[in-house]
Amino acid sequence: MIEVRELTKRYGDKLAVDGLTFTVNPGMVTGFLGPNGAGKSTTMRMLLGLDAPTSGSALVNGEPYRAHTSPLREVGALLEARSIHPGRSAYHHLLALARTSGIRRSRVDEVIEAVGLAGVARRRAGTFSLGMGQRLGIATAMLGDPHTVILDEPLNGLDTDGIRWVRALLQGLAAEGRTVFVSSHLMSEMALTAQHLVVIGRGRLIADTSVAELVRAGSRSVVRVRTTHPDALAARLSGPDTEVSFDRDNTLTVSGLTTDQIGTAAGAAGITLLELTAQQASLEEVFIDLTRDAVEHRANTVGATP
Ligand SMILES: Nc1ncnc2c1ncn2[C@@H]1O[C@H](COP(=O)(O)OP(=O)(O)OP(=O)(O)O)[C@@H](O)[C@H]1O
Repeated sequence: MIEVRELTKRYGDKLAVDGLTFTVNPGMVTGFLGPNGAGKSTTMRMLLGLDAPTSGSALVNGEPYRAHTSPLREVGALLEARSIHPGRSAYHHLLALARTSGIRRSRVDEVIEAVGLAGVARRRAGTFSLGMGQRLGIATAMLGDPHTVILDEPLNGLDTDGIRWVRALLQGLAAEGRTVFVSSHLMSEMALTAQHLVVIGRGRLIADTSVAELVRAGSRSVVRVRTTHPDALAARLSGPDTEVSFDRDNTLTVSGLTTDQIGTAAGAAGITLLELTAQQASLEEVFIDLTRDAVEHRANTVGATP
């Protein structure tokens, strides 16, 4: 379990993490989402004892990371900036870590096999592609067979097969009862991998919710209507809670009314409908809506409101 309480990190004038409080439970994959610069990596670094909080606490399995006597067995981590010696082979990198942490040698072969690097394990890590490097990072995280896994952007640089493989791996680890906390800036990727989401923006908590609930709460339904008489239909549909916009090809986008209401209104006015489609906002749109005010650098937006 991961418990973050009022966690704050300030770098000079910059408040990178601002009073974050959330809990990550075992037995499911929890996605950690936010636009670039939201504070995800900083939060993860504090969880792993690589950065000290300005205030607040970040506990893993009840203790700060550094208080654990064998941290590799407690928490496995993959951080974006890898610290693998480029001249060292994957095998020797893992072996050195295993030795210093009292992990049996045979575990090194097990994790190499598990991440699909058996064929290249003796090659220098410096020659690895981004995807191979990610796999080595995941092998490193799994080395101590930890209760909790913290991965920063593990899907970066992976091809479709690699992404599917990481998803299955994370879901498998969660099904074994482990705590799995994974960051990403892509909602669509996370929605397929995680059951729960913690969303942050500008260092602050925006949502702490199940994927299903987020979709339900955030989705605004709009109806696309194509008709022979868009102006006449728009006039018929206008009302205090209705918004109608004109698109190309005699198409209207209507919010605030159901397909039944629109069809009935058109029928009563003798207006022919050529298409009537209810549309749900995609998860990506929900995410963009949620974090709209929290994006640091958005094109065309100077000084987004905090
Ligand atoms: N060592 C540092 N010194 C000063 N500012 C920092 C430092 N580390 C991070 N920041 C700033 O803190 C904010 C949060 O950065 P962080 O890397 O945690 O975000 P992130 O959500 O992981 O973003 P990304 O998806 O781009 O990796 C950013 O504005 C970043 O510039």
